[in-house]
Amino acid sequence: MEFKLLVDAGNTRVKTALMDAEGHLEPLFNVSYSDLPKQQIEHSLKGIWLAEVSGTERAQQVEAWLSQFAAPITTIQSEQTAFGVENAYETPQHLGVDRWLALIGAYNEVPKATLIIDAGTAITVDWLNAEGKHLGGWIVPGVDLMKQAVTARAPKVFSDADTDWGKAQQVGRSTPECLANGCVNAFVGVIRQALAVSETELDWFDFRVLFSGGSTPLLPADLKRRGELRTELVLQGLSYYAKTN
Ligand SMILES: Nc1ncnc2c1ncn2[C@@H]1O[C@H](COP(=O)(O)OP(=O)(O)O)[C@@H](O)[C@H]1O
Ligand SMILES: CC(C)(COP(=O)(O)O)[C@@H](O)C(=O)NCCC(=O)O
Ligand SMILES: [K+]
Repeated sequence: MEFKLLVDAGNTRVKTALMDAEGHLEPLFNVSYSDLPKQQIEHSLKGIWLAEVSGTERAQQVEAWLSQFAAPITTIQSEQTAFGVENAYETPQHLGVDRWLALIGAYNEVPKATLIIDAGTAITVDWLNAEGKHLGGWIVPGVDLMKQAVTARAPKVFSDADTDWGKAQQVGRSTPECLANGCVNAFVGVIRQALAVSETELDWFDFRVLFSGGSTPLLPADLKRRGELRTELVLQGLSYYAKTN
């Protein structure tokens, strides 16, 4: 059986899925760029659909890895409208293609008001209404970037390898703990504020909340319960493009 390969190349990690002839998705791997060359695919590929937000160097790493498959590559760009979704940007191509595809994935699954939070290198928040209109969003430094921003500018602030990623709802009692917990709680605060803005500014009361990205495990239980964990949302959006070809 021939498969289509879907690739979501973020700024930190590369996520992939295989799509079969019926359009079913099967997640394949989620790896760092340094582990990408080791990844093998046992199936023969009919085509490759690629969404990349990273810079030239990482894009070249992805393309070098993909070249072994000798399958045509379709690189997706953000558009003004597609698959029922309308981009809020005046310059639609400027919207990160990962954000664009997450909107398409969400809307085509359930056409309902939806708040999408993708917490990876950066934390992005996007508002999508029940008519498929993207209302706009936010871009915030991701948890790791927040920590790096402080240690890069404040010589007495340091991280250590023993401190975990940090804990929501907890204070710290050492420099690494204060930094880790502070940044995780800043991430949590962004989400609580996004929920508040949805209610107070948009009058949304019945809406879906979708979480994706590597930092979602850090969320406290009440927020995890409020939303759905959807790690494959960008790949799901990519599958709509792959199905039309
Ligand atoms: N086990 C973990 N616990 C908490 N955060 C993690 C964990 N592993 C990775 N992360 C965070 O997830 C980020 C990568 O998430 P990902 O969504 O793949 O990013 P991107 O799409 O930008 O490549 C890392 O920068 C790190 O902050
Ligand atoms: C905001 C992002 C860096 C998020 O990327 P990620 O954290 O998933 O690697 C990416 O969507 C991007 O480069 N966007 C372009 C600018 C914009 O969306 O307006
Ligand atoms: K993101």
